[in-house]
Amino acid sequence: MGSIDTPTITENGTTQSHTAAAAADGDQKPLASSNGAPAEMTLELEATKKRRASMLPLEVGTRVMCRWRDGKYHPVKVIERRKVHYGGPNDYEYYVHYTEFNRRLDEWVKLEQLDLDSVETVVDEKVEDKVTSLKMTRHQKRKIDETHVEGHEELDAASLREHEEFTKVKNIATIELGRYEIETWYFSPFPPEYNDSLKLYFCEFCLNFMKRKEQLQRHMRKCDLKHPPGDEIYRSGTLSMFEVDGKKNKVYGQNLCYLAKLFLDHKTLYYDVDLFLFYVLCECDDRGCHMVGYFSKEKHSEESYNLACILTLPPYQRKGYGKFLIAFSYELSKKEGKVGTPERPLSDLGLLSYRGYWTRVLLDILKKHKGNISIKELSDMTAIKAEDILTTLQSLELIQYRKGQHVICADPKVLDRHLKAAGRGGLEVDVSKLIWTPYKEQS
Ligand SMILES: CC(=O)SCCNC(=O)CCNC(=O)[C@H](O)C(C)(C)COP(=O)(O)OP(=O)(O)OC[C@H]1O[C@@H](n2cnc3c(N)ncnc32)[C@H](O)[C@@H]1OP(=O)(O)O
Repeated sequence: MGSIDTPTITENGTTQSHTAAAAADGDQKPLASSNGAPAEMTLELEATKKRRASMLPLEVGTRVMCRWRDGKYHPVKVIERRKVHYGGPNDYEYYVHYTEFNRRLDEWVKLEQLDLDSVETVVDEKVEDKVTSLKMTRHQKRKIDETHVEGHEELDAASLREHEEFTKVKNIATIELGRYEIETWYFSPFPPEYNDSLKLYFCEFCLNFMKRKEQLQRHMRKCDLKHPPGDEIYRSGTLSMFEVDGKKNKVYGQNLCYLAKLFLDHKTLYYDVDLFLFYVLCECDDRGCHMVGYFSKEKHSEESYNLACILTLPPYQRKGYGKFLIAFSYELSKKEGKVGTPERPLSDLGLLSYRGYWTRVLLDILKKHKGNISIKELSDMTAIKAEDILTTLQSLELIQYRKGQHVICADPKVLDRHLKAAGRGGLEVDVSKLIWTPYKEQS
Protein backbone atom coordinates (compact mmCIF):
# COMPACT_ATOMS: atom_id res chain seq x y z
CA MET A 1 0.00 0.00 0.00
CA GLY A 2 1.22 3.51 -0.78
CA SER A 3 2.24 5.95 1.88
CA ILE A 4 0.59 9.16 2.99
CA ASP A 5 3.26 11.65 3.84
CA THR A 6 3.72 12.60 7.44
CA PRO A 7 6.21 14.94 9.13
CA THR A 8 9.53 13.68 10.43
CA ILE A 9 10.56 12.03 13.69
CA THR A 10 14.10 11.98 14.90
CA GLU A 11 15.70 9.92 17.60
CA ASN A 12 18.03 11.20 20.31
CA GLY A 13 17.21 14.76 19.48
CA THR A 14 19.20 14.91 16.21
CA THR A 15 17.08 17.07 13.97
CA GLN A 16 16.84 15.78 10.44
CA SER A 17 13.57 17.48 9.68
CA HIS A 18 12.69 18.19 6.08
CA THR A 19 12.00 21.79 6.85
CA ALA A 20 11.52 24.43 4.29
CA ALA A 21 14.97 25.78 5.07
CA ALA A 22 16.58 22.42 4.35
CA ALA A 23 14.65 21.97 1.14
CA ALA A 24 15.61 25.47 0.08
CA ASP A 25 19.26 24.43 -0.21
CA GLY A 26 18.68 22.83 -3.59
CA ASP A 27 18.45 24.49 -6.98
CA GLN A 28 16.40 27.62 -7.03
CA LYS A 29 14.15 29.39 -9.46
CA PRO A 30 14.95 33.00 -10.40
CA LEU A 31 13.64 35.19 -7.63
CA ALA A 32 12.39 38.63 -7.01
CA SER A 33 14.98 39.56 -4.37
CA SER A 34 18.50 40.11 -5.61
CA ASN A 35 21.60 42.10 -4.84
CA GLY A 36 21.45 44.55 -7.69
CA ALA A 37 21.04 44.04 -11.43
CA PRO A 38 24.09 43.05 -13.48
CA ALA A 39 24.89 45.51 -16.27
CA GLU A 40 24.01 43.05 -19.06
CA MET A 41 20.55 42.34 -17.71
CA THR A 42 18.05 42.67 -20.52
CA LEU A 43 15.08 44.97 -20.31
CA GLU A 44 12.82 41.96 -20.19
CA LEU A 45 14.59 40.56 -17.16
CA GLU A 46 14.49 43.93 -15.53
CA ALA A 47 10.73 44.09 -16.06
CA THR A 48 10.22 40.58 -14.64
CA LYS A 49 12.26 41.46 -11.62
CA LYS A 50 10.25 44.60 -11.01
CA ARG A 51 6.96 42.78 -11.45
CA ARG A 52 7.96 40.11 -8.92
CA ALA A 53 9.23 42.66 -6.43
CA SER A 54 5.95 44.53 -6.70
CA MET A 55 4.10 41.43 -5.42
CA LEU A 56 5.99 41.44 -2.14
CA PRO A 57 5.25 40.83 0.55
CA LEU A 58 2.68 38.25 -0.53
CA GLU A 59 -0.74 38.64 0.98
CA VAL A 60 -2.26 36.02 3.24
CA GLY A 61 -4.60 34.00 1.00
CA THR A 62 -2.27 34.13 -2.02
CA ARG A 63 -2.14 30.93 -4.08
CA VAL A 64 1.24 30.11 -5.53
CA MET A 65 3.46 27.12 -6.35
CA CYS A 66 5.94 26.10 -3.67
CA ARG A 67 8.91 23.76 -3.76
CA TRP A 68 8.31 20.92 -1.32
CA ARG A 69 10.67 18.42 0.27
CA ASP A 70 10.41 16.18 -2.82
CA GLY A 71 12.07 18.96 -4.84
CA LYS A 72 8.90 19.44 -6.92
CA TYR A 73 6.55 22.42 -7.04
CA HIS A 74 3.08 22.01 -5.50
CA PRO A 75 0.18 24.48 -5.18
CA VAL A 76 -0.07 26.19 -1.80
CA LYS A 77 -2.13 28.82 -0.12
CA VAL A 78 -0.44 31.36 2.13
CA ILE A 79 -2.00 31.03 5.58
CA GLU A 80 0.19 33.43 7.54
CA ARG A 81 3.35 35.47 7.13
CA ARG A 82 5.98 36.81 9.50
CA LYS A 83 8.86 39.20 9.10
CA VAL A 84 12.34 37.78 8.83
CA HIS A 85 14.54 38.96 11.71
CA TYR A 86 16.92 41.67 10.54
CA GLY A 87 15.50 41.44 7.00
CA GLY A 88 14.39 44.24 4.68
CA PRO A 89 10.84 45.63 4.71
CA ASN A 90 9.60 42.97 2.28
CA ASP A 91 11.51 40.02 3.75
CA TYR A 92 8.93 37.60 5.06
CA GLU A 93 8.58 33.90 5.71
CA TYR A 94 5.27 32.31 4.77
CA TYR A 95 3.20 29.67 6.51
CA VAL A 96 1.68 27.65 3.69
CA HIS A 97 -0.94 24.97 3.26
CA TYR A 98 -0.25 22.51 0.42
CA THR A 99 -3.70 22.29 -1.09
CA GLU A 100 -3.12 18.71 -2.32
CA PHE A 101 -1.98 17.49 1.09
CA ASN A 102 -3.30 17.13 4.62
CA ARG A 103 -2.95 20.09 6.99
CA ARG A 104 -0.29 18.23 8.99
CA LEU A 105 2.19 19.16 6.25
CA ASP A 106 1.57 22.92 6.59
CA GLU A 107 4.86 24.66 7.26
CA TRP A 108 6.87 27.87 7.29
CA VAL A 109 8.75 28.34 4.04
CA LYS A 110 11.23 30.90 2.78
CA LEU A 111 10.53 33.12 -0.19
CA GLU A 112 13.14 31.17 -2.18
CA GLN A 113 10.79 28.19 -2.25
CA LEU A 114 7.95 30.10 -3.90
CA ASP A 115 7.64 30.47 -7.66
CA LEU A 116 6.48 34.06 -7.96
CA ASP A 117 5.65 33.59 -11.63
CA SER A 118 2.84 31.28 -10.56
CA VAL A 119 1.13 33.71 -8.16
CA GLU A 120 -2.62 33.66 -8.66
CA THR A 121 -4.04 37.11 -8.35
CA VAL A 122 -7.62 36.07 -7.56
CA VAL A 123 -7.89 34.98 -3.95
CA ASP A 124 -11.02 32.94 -3.30
CA GLU A 125 -12.17 32.23 0.21
CA LYS A 126 -14.52 29.24 0.19
CA VAL A 127 -15.95 29.52 3.62
CA GLU A 128 -18.41 26.72 3.02
CA ASP A 129 -15.45 24.33 2.52
CA LYS A 130 -14.20 25.24 5.92
CA VAL A 131 -17.60 24.73 7.46
CA THR A 132 -17.72 21.19 6.07
CA SER A 133 -14.21 20.32 7.13
CA LEU A 134 -14.74 21.52 10.66
CA LYS A 135 -18.09 19.86 11.24
CA MET A 136 -18.55 17.81 14.36
CA THR A 137 -21.31 15.53 15.45
CA ARG A 138 -23.96 17.08 17.66
CA HIS A 139 -22.91 14.75 20.42
CA GLN A 140 -19.28 15.88 20.20
CA LYS A 141 -20.46 19.42 20.59
CA ARG A 142 -22.43 18.61 23.72
CA LYS A 143 -19.39 17.19 25.39
CA ILE A 144 -17.26 20.26 25.09
CA ASP A 145 -16.47 22.18 28.19
CA GLU A 146 -18.27 25.48 27.87
CA THR A 147 -15.26 27.54 28.87
CA HIS A 148 -13.20 26.22 25.96
CA VAL A 149 -15.84 26.13 23.28
CA GLU A 150 -14.67 24.76 19.96
CA GLY A 151 -18.05 23.95 18.38
CA HIS A 152 -18.04 24.93 14.74
CA GLU A 153 -21.37 23.63 13.61
CA GLU A 154 -23.43 26.76 13.94
CA LEU A 155 -20.66 29.29 13.60
CA ASP A 156 -21.24 32.09 11.20
CA ALA A 157 -18.56 32.87 8.65
CA ALA A 158 -16.97 35.52 10.84
CA SER A 159 -16.66 33.30 13.92
CA LEU A 160 -15.42 30.47 11.78
CA ARG A 161 -12.75 32.70 10.36
CA GLU A 162 -11.82 33.67 13.90
CA HIS A 163 -11.49 30.01 14.87
CA GLU A 164 -9.35 29.27 11.83
CA GLU A 165 -7.31 32.33 12.64
CA PHE A 166 -6.59 30.89 16.06
CA THR A 167 -5.74 27.33 15.03
CA LYS A 168 -4.28 27.82 11.57
CA VAL A 169 -0.62 27.89 12.54
CA LYS A 170 0.95 25.14 14.61
CA ASN A 171 1.83 26.66 17.95
CA ILE A 172 4.29 23.98 19.10
CA ALA A 173 6.69 22.79 16.40
CA THR A 174 8.32 19.84 18.17
CA ILE A 175 8.04 17.85 21.35
CA GLU A 176 10.49 15.68 23.19
CA LEU A 177 8.98 12.53 24.60
CA GLY A 178 11.16 9.78 26.01
CA ARG A 179 13.95 9.17 23.54
CA TYR A 180 12.20 10.84 20.63
CA GLU A 181 12.00 14.31 19.25
CA ILE A 182 8.82 14.51 17.22
CA GLU A 183 7.61 17.14 14.79
CA THR A 184 4.02 18.02 15.58
CA TRP A 185 1.20 17.94 13.04
CA TYR A 186 -1.47 20.36 14.25
CA PHE A 187 -2.34 23.14 16.64
CA SER A 188 -3.12 22.12 20.21
CA PRO A 189 -4.66 24.58 22.68
CA PHE A 190 -2.00 24.47 25.40
CA PRO A 191 -2.42 27.01 28.18
CA PRO A 192 -1.35 30.48 26.94
CA GLU A 193 1.93 30.49 28.88
CA TYR A 194 3.22 27.65 26.65
CA ASN A 195 2.39 29.29 23.38
CA ASP A 196 5.67 31.16 23.05
CA SER A 197 7.61 27.84 23.12
CA LEU A 198 8.45 26.17 19.85
CA LYS A 199 9.37 22.98 21.68
CA LEU A 200 7.85 21.30 24.71
CA TYR A 201 9.41 18.61 26.89
CA PHE A 202 7.08 15.87 28.10
CA CYS A 203 7.65 13.46 30.94
CA GLU A 204 6.97 10.19 29.15
CA PHE A 205 5.34 8.68 32.24
CA CYS A 206 3.09 11.33 33.83
CA LEU A 207 2.90 13.40 30.61
CA ASN A 208 3.54 16.68 32.42
CA PHE A 209 5.03 19.11 29.94
CA MET A 210 7.66 21.78 30.39
CA LYS A 211 9.24 24.58 28.42
CA ARG A 212 12.85 23.78 29.16
CA LYS A 213 14.99 20.67 29.09
CA GLU A 214 16.47 21.43 32.53
CA GLN A 215 12.97 21.55 34.00
CA LEU A 216 12.29 18.11 32.54
CA GLN A 217 15.58 16.76 33.90
CA ARG A 218 14.73 18.08 37.37
CA HIS A 219 11.24 16.62 37.07
CA MET A 220 12.55 13.20 35.98
CA ARG A 221 14.62 12.97 39.16
CA LYS A 222 11.47 13.42 41.23
CA CYS A 223 8.73 11.71 39.17
CA ASP A 224 8.08 8.31 40.65
CA LEU A 225 5.85 7.01 37.84
CA LYS A 226 7.35 4.44 35.51
CA HIS A 227 4.10 3.62 33.69
CA PRO A 228 0.77 5.31 33.10
CA PRO A 229 -1.37 5.62 36.22
CA GLY A 230 -4.29 3.19 36.44
CA ASP A 231 -4.68 -0.56 36.03
CA GLU A 232 -2.61 -2.78 33.79
CA ILE A 233 -5.34 -4.79 32.05
CA TYR A 234 -3.25 -6.57 29.40
CA ARG A 235 0.30 -7.87 29.22
CA SER A 236 1.74 -9.96 26.44
CA GLY A 237 5.50 -10.10 25.97
CA THR A 238 6.78 -6.53 26.21
CA LEU A 239 3.38 -4.98 25.43
CA SER A 240 1.12 -3.70 28.19
CA MET A 241 -2.17 -1.87 28.12
CA PHE A 242 -3.20 0.40 31.01
CA GLU A 243 -6.73 1.59 31.69
CA VAL A 244 -6.71 5.13 33.06
CA ASP A 245 -9.92 6.59 34.48
CA GLY A 246 -10.10 10.29 33.55
CA LYS A 247 -11.95 11.03 36.75
CA LYS A 248 -9.32 9.47 38.99
CA ASN A 249 -6.38 10.80 36.97
CA LYS A 250 -7.59 14.13 35.71
CA VAL A 251 -4.23 15.80 35.11
CA TYR A 252 -2.86 12.77 33.28
CA GLY A 253 -6.00 12.65 31.12
CA GLN A 254 -5.73 16.34 30.26
CA ASN A 255 -2.01 16.08 29.50
CA LEU A 256 -2.73 13.15 27.22
CA CYS A 257 -5.38 15.18 25.40
CA TYR A 258 -3.03 18.15 24.90
CA LEU A 259 -0.40 15.77 23.55
CA ALA A 260 -2.81 13.86 21.31
CA LYS A 261 -4.33 17.02 19.82
CA LEU A 262 -0.90 17.80 18.32
CA PHE A 263 -1.56 14.84 15.97
CA LEU A 264 -5.35 14.97 15.64
CA ASP A 265 -6.87 17.68 13.47
CA HIS A 266 -10.64 17.51 13.63
CA LYS A 267 -10.96 16.26 17.14
CA THR A 268 -12.06 18.62 19.84
CA LEU A 269 -10.06 18.77 22.98
CA TYR A 270 -12.18 17.51 25.84
CA TYR A 271 -11.32 19.15 29.10
CA ASP A 272 -14.00 17.13 30.78
CA VAL A 273 -11.86 14.01 30.97
CA ASP A 274 -14.00 12.59 33.80
CA LEU A 275 -16.31 11.09 31.20
CA PHE A 276 -13.58 9.04 29.51
CA LEU A 277 -11.43 5.99 30.00
CA PHE A 278 -8.02 6.05 28.36
CA TYR A 279 -6.39 2.85 27.12
CA VAL A 280 -2.67 3.50 26.95
CA LEU A 281 -0.50 1.02 25.08
CA CYS A 282 3.12 0.73 26.21
CA GLU A 283 6.28 -1.05 25.24
CA CYS A 284 7.94 -2.07 28.48
CA ASP A 285 11.61 -2.53 29.32
CA ASP A 286 13.75 -2.23 32.43
CA ARG A 287 13.48 1.59 32.33
CA GLY A 288 9.69 1.55 32.42
CA CYS A 289 6.61 1.40 30.21
CA HIS A 290 6.94 3.75 27.24
CA MET A 291 3.76 5.01 25.66
CA VAL A 292 3.27 3.88 22.08
CA GLY A 293 -0.28 5.08 21.54
CA TYR A 294 -3.72 5.13 23.10
CA PHE A 295 -7.40 5.29 22.50
CA SER A 296 -10.07 6.96 24.58
CA LYS A 297 -13.55 5.65 25.19
CA GLU A 298 -16.57 7.29 26.69
CA LYS A 299 -17.77 5.63 29.86
CA HIS A 300 -21.31 5.83 28.48
CA SER A 301 -21.96 6.38 24.82
CA GLU A 302 -25.44 7.02 23.50
CA GLU A 303 -24.21 6.48 19.94
CA SER A 304 -22.54 3.14 20.69
CA TYR A 305 -19.10 4.60 20.16
CA ASN A 306 -16.47 2.19 21.42
CA LEU A 307 -13.60 4.57 20.67
CA ALA A 308 -13.45 8.37 20.77
CA CYS A 309 -9.89 9.19 19.70
CA ILE A 310 -7.05 6.91 18.61
CA LEU A 311 -3.40 7.80 18.25
CA THR A 312 -0.20 5.96 17.56
CA LEU A 313 2.68 8.30 18.33
CA PRO A 314 4.55 9.05 15.08
CA PRO A 315 7.77 7.12 15.95
CA TYR A 316 5.67 3.98 16.35
CA GLN A 317 3.38 4.35 13.33
CA ARG A 318 3.12 1.80 10.49
CA LYS A 319 4.21 -1.01 12.80
CA GLY A 320 0.79 -2.50 13.42
CA TYR A 321 -0.01 -0.73 16.72
CA GLY A 322 -2.99 1.11 15.22
CA LYS A 323 -4.52 -2.22 14.17
CA PHE A 324 -3.81 -3.56 17.63
CA LEU A 325 -5.57 -0.61 19.30
CA ILE A 326 -8.58 -0.94 16.99
CA ALA A 327 -8.79 -4.70 17.59
CA PHE A 328 -8.48 -4.07 21.32
CA SER A 329 -11.41 -1.64 21.27
CA TYR A 330 -13.58 -4.33 19.68
CA GLU A 331 -12.41 -6.94 22.18
CA LEU A 332 -13.61 -4.63 24.96
CA SER A 333 -16.96 -4.29 23.17
CA LYS A 334 -17.24 -8.07 22.92
CA LYS A 335 -16.65 -8.35 26.67
CA GLU A 336 -19.37 -5.73 27.22
CA GLY A 337 -21.70 -7.70 24.93
CA LYS A 338 -22.19 -4.63 22.73
CA VAL A 339 -21.48 -3.58 19.18
CA GLY A 340 -19.32 -0.53 18.70
CA THR A 341 -18.15 2.02 16.19
CA PRO A 342 -15.50 4.74 16.22
CA GLU A 343 -16.59 8.30 16.81
CA ARG A 344 -16.81 10.40 13.65
CA PRO A 345 -15.27 12.19 11.88
CA LEU A 346 -12.44 9.79 11.07
CA SER A 347 -9.18 11.30 9.89
CA ASP A 348 -7.63 10.17 6.58
CA LEU A 349 -5.27 7.83 8.44
CA GLY A 350 -8.04 6.72 10.81
CA LEU A 351 -10.28 5.80 7.89
CA LEU A 352 -7.51 3.83 6.18
CA SER A 353 -6.76 1.91 9.36
CA TYR A 354 -10.43 1.15 10.09
CA ARG A 355 -11.23 0.16 6.50
CA GLY A 356 -8.28 -2.24 6.55
CA TYR A 357 -9.33 -3.69 9.90
CA TRP A 358 -12.99 -4.16 8.94
CA THR A 359 -12.04 -5.70 5.60
CA ARG A 360 -9.66 -8.22 7.13
CA VAL A 361 -11.94 -9.24 9.98
CA LEU A 362 -15.06 -9.63 7.87
CA LEU A 363 -13.44 -11.32 4.90
CA ASP A 364 -11.56 -13.76 7.14
CA ILE A 365 -14.93 -14.89 8.49
CA LEU A 366 -16.56 -15.04 5.06
CA LYS A 367 -13.66 -17.12 3.76
CA LYS A 368 -13.99 -19.72 6.49
CA HIS A 369 -17.77 -19.70 6.81
CA LYS A 370 -19.81 -22.38 5.09
CA GLY A 371 -23.36 -21.48 4.05
CA ASN A 372 -25.32 -18.26 4.43
CA ILE A 373 -24.46 -15.56 6.90
CA SER A 374 -26.29 -12.34 7.69
CA ILE A 375 -24.98 -8.89 8.56
CA LYS A 376 -26.48 -9.32 12.02
CA GLU A 377 -24.54 -12.56 12.55
CA LEU A 378 -21.34 -10.90 11.36
CA SER A 379 -22.00 -8.04 13.75
CA ASP A 380 -22.60 -10.43 16.68
CA MET A 381 -19.36 -12.26 15.94
CA THR A 382 -17.16 -9.19 15.55
CA ALA A 383 -18.85 -6.43 17.62
CA ILE A 384 -18.61 -4.27 14.48
CA LYS A 385 -21.71 -2.13 14.03
CA ALA A 386 -24.00 -3.31 11.20
CA GLU A 387 -23.68 0.00 9.30
CA ASP A 388 -19.89 -0.34 9.20
CA ILE A 389 -20.21 -3.92 7.94
CA LEU A 390 -22.62 -2.84 5.24
CA THR A 391 -20.48 0.08 4.03
CA THR A 392 -17.34 -2.07 4.05
CA LEU A 393 -18.93 -4.87 2.03
CA GLN A 394 -20.61 -2.38 -0.29
CA SER A 395 -17.34 -0.57 -0.97
CA LEU A 396 -15.81 -3.96 -1.87
CA GLU A 397 -18.84 -4.67 -4.08
CA LEU A 398 -19.62 -7.83 -2.15
CA ILE A 399 -23.29 -7.00 -1.66
CA GLN A 400 -25.88 -7.58 -4.35
CA TYR A 401 -29.56 -6.85 -4.39
CA ARG A 402 -31.38 -10.05 -5.40
CA LYS A 403 -35.06 -10.87 -5.24
CA GLY A 404 -35.81 -7.89 -3.05
CA GLN A 405 -33.04 -8.39 -0.51
CA HIS A 406 -29.35 -7.70 0.04
CA VAL A 407 -27.15 -10.75 -0.35
CA ILE A 408 -23.47 -11.11 0.48
CA CYS A 409 -21.68 -12.56 -2.54
CA ALA A 410 -18.40 -14.05 -1.47
CA ASP A 411 -16.51 -15.63 -4.33
CA PRO A 412 -13.34 -17.07 -2.69
CA LYS A 413 -11.08 -15.63 -5.40
CA VAL A 414 -12.54 -12.14 -4.96
CA LEU A 415 -12.17 -12.46 -1.17
CA ASP A 416 -8.52 -13.40 -1.54
CA ARG A 417 -7.89 -10.44 -3.81
CA HIS A 418 -9.47 -8.01 -1.32
CA LEU A 419 -7.69 -9.61 1.62
CA LYS A 420 -4.37 -9.22 -0.12
CA ALA A 421 -5.12 -5.56 -0.85
CA ALA A 422 -6.12 -4.95 2.80
CA GLY A 423 -2.53 -5.60 3.90
CA ARG A 424 -0.99 -7.22 6.92
CA GLY A 425 -3.02 -8.12 9.98
CA GLY A 426 -0.67 -6.41 12.44
CA LEU A 427 -0.12 -7.25 16.06
CA GLU A 428 -2.65 -9.74 17.42
CA VAL A 429 -4.58 -9.12 20.61
CA ASP A 430 -4.22 -12.26 22.73
CA VAL A 431 -7.62 -12.24 24.44
CA SER A 432 -6.45 -14.75 27.05
CA LYS A 433 -4.12 -12.01 28.38
CA LEU A 434 -6.89 -9.44 28.80
CA ILE A 435 -8.06 -9.12 32.39
CA TRP A 436 -10.85 -6.58 32.41
CA THR A 437 -14.35 -5.90 33.59
CA PRO A 438 -16.53 -3.28 31.92
CA TYR A 439 -16.79 0.11 33.59
CA LYS A 440 -19.42 0.45 36.29
CA GLU A 441 -20.24 3.76 37.92
CA GLN A 442 -19.24 3.64 41.59
CA SER A 443 -21.75 5.30 43.86
C1 LIG B 1 -11.86 8.14 15.68
C2 LIG B 1 -10.57 8.83 15.47
O1 LIG B 1 -9.83 9.13 16.39
S1 LIG B 1 -10.07 9.26 13.88
C3 LIG B 1 -8.43 9.87 14.06
C4 LIG B 1 -7.42 8.79 13.90
N1 LIG B 1 -6.16 9.25 14.45
C5 LIG B 1 -5.31 10.07 13.79
O2 LIG B 1 -5.51 10.46 12.65
C6 LIG B 1 -4.09 10.49 14.57
C7 LIG B 1 -2.84 10.39 13.75
N2 LIG B 1 -2.69 9.07 13.15
C8 LIG B 1 -2.37 7.99 13.88
O3 LIG B 1 -2.23 8.05 15.10
C9 LIG B 1 -2.17 6.70 13.13
O4 LIG B 1 -1.93 6.99 11.78
C10 LIG B 1 -3.36 5.69 13.25
C11 LIG B 1 -3.76 5.49 14.70
C12 LIG B 1 -4.57 6.20 12.48
C13 LIG B 1 -2.87 4.38 12.64
O5 LIG B 1 -1.84 3.93 13.47
P1 LIG B 1 -0.62 2.99 12.96
O6 LIG B 1 0.01 2.45 14.19
O7 LIG B 1 0.24 3.71 12.02
O8 LIG B 1 -1.44 1.87 12.22
P2 LIG B 1 -0.93 0.48 11.64
O9 LIG B 1 0.56 0.39 11.63
O10 LIG B 1 -1.66 -0.59 12.36
O11 LIG B 1 -1.42 0.61 10.14
C14 LIG B 1 -2.74 0.71 9.85
C15 LIG B 1 -2.96 0.70 8.35
O12 LIG B 1 -3.48 2.00 8.00
C16 LIG B 1 -2.88 2.42 6.77
N3 LIG B 1 -1.94 3.53 7.05
C17 LIG B 1 -1.59 4.03 8.27
N4 LIG B 1 -0.75 5.07 8.10
C18 LIG B 1 -0.59 5.22 6.76
C19 LIG B 1 0.16 6.13 5.97
N5 LIG B 1 0.90 7.10 6.52
N6 LIG B 1 0.10 5.99 4.62
C20 LIG B 1 -0.64 5.02 4.04
N7 LIG B 1 -1.36 4.10 4.76
C21 LIG B 1 -1.34 4.23 6.09
C22 LIG B 1 -2.16 1.22 6.21
O13 LIG B 1 -3.10 0.44 5.52
C23 LIG B 1 -1.74 0.53 7.49
O14 LIG B 1 -1.50 -0.84 7.28
P3 LIG B 1 -0.11 -1.35 6.64
O15 LIG B 1 1.00 -0.66 7.37
O16 LIG B 1 -0.16 -2.82 6.87
O17 LIG B 1 -0.18 -0.98 5.19
